[in-house]
Amino acid sequence: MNDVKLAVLGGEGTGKSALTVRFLTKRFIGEYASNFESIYNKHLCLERKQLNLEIYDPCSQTQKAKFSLTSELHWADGFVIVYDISDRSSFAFAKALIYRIREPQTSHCKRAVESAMFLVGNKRDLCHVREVGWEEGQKLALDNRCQFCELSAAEQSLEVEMMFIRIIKDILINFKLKEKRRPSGSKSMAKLINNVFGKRRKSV
Ligand SMILES: Nc1nc2c(ncn2[C@@H]2O[C@H](COP(=O)(O)OP(=O)(O)OP(=O)(O)O)[C@@H](O)[C@H]2O)c(=O)[nH]1
Repeated sequence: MNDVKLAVLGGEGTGKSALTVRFLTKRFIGEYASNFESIYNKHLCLERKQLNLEIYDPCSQTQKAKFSLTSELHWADGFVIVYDISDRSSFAFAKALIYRIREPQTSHCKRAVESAMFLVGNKRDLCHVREVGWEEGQKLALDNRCQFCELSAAEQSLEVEMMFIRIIKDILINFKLKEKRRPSGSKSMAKLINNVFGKRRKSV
């Protein structure tokens, strides 16, 4: 069974819990306790693989206090970064999070391949009070190798589900890439022997 760890990050009140709960229960509840962080568990079967999915939904207060994100970066296999299309400051926050995740020191730490990331412009039902254009979200995502969509946790159950499925699939692709890059024990030993004795033979 594969363990897939996903962190849902973003500014305060952008709808991180709404998206997570929508995906897990197909329901939109409206108000969520926001003073504690949660890790949700779900068993999934995707592409004939059994998965144990863990979704981390932080408490915004603690997230602000520890913007370094060090533990999340080590823990998560992928990130959903959420902003609210009707709140420009939440877009700036999402941008800062993306830069933090993509910055070279971070990418190098423990990661054989780049983390999967999905930028989500939530609250599309509020597009009459939109402050962030679709193109801006799309550009930020393209520039930073993220997937991108706008949706509404309040109104679009299927779109929310598809977004989570897409990032989980990206994470599974990364798992396969990591597996390929890791040389098997016997191959690396053969390479070592070849390097040592092959070179000696040449110099005789
Ligand atoms: N109109 C609209 N409101 C939404 C949507 N998603 C979430 N909300 C509302 O936005 C508010 C914040 O939603 P939460 O899911 O608690 O957001 P959060 O990012 O988890 O919040 P914190 O943990 O406090 O940062 C709530 O009042 C939700 O009902 C949406 O798609 N459309």
